[in-house]
Amino acid sequence: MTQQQNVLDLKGLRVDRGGVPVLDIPSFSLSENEFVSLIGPNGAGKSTLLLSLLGLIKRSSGTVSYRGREIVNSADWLKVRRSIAMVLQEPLLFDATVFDNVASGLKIRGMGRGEIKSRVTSYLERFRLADMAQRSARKLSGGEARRVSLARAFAVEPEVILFDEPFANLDPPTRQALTEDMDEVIRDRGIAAILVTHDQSEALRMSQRIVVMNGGRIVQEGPPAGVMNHPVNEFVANFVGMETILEGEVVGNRFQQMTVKVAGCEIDTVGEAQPGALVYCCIRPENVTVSTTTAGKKSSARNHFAGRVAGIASMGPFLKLRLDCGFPLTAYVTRESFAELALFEGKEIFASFKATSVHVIGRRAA
Ligand SMILES: Nc1ncnc2c1ncn2[C@@H]1O[C@H](COP(=O)(O)OP(=O)(O)OP(=O)(O)O)[C@@H](O)[C@H]1O
Repeated sequence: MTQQQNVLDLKGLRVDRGGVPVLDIPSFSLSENEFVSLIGPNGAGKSTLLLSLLGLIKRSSGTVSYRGREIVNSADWLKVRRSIAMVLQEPLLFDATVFDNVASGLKIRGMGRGEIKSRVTSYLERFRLADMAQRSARKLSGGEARRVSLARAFAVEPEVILFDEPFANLDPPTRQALTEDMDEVIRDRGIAAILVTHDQSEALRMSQRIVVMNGGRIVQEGPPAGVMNHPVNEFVANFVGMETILEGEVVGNRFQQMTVKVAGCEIDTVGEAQPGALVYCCIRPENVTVSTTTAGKKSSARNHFAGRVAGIASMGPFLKLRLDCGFPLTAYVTRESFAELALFEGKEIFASFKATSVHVIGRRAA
């Protein structure tokens, strides 16, 4: 396997805003073809990190390198910014036609008219804007304006693209359609990307790595399922929610009754993905039933697995059980059920959950 080169590297970064330290990141890298999501509460420093990667904010200390070469002066930054595009929550379109907006980055780069026409036409088509080319960008809906801003960013064919909540405040179907179109172009062209998002399913679906930020620091980073299932501290656990997230592959689909293979086990779910599709199965702990007999098999739950209690944590009125069923599963039980079932660490149990309680999300290959 060939080693992926780092496109961006950041070392010892500190940023102060209004005299207050807001970012302290010892190291952060983005490699070729990688898609990273940055998540964290308001004010965590996500946008400041993106601005730092573009040299658009003053650093108190630290270095940024592009393809292994440190960016030292403004001429270097200008050059690097030609390879990096940024899409903001606010589309910030010019008072011109859709075509001219999408062409703007190419004109700045001194591209010839003929080439601009064919490049813009192709990106207008990719982002389903072909019939709006001559419309004024000021007369677009919010969703259409976001499409134009995406087409404009991708038209320069960047090596890296930074997204700062580009789909915030859009209705779910529009958001879904836009992320799908964007994802297709990113994969096709092998662009490295960083997405700031408050939508965790979006982060799961799109990224190979999730970076969780809080108070200007990176508190955890890693493959999505790792971060979601093994939070390093209480802050991450509370922030990412506490669902079980399992990596799987669809192995069967009959009338939307979908079977997903997870760590050698088959989980019944519902959905439209076809065999071969890579997915995450997300299961909320309150939807998992624990019993000590196989009686649960007579219920309407489609999924039954034998396992054992691997860990117990107190959560106020109830207990959180970590179960090992050949794959990890988290369940909540009341203190009463815990006593009735005489549970203890190591005890063999049966875990059940319904096919309809599994939330299936598509995923990228690692
Ligand atoms: N223009 C500014 N002047 C001074 N401080 C700022 C400025 N912009 C942001 N900050 C501060 O910098 C810190 C990081 O803000 P940043 O916008 O990077 O966070 P974020 O994680 O992107 O938040 P959000 O999710 O709300 O967009 C916050 O404490 C914020 O108050």
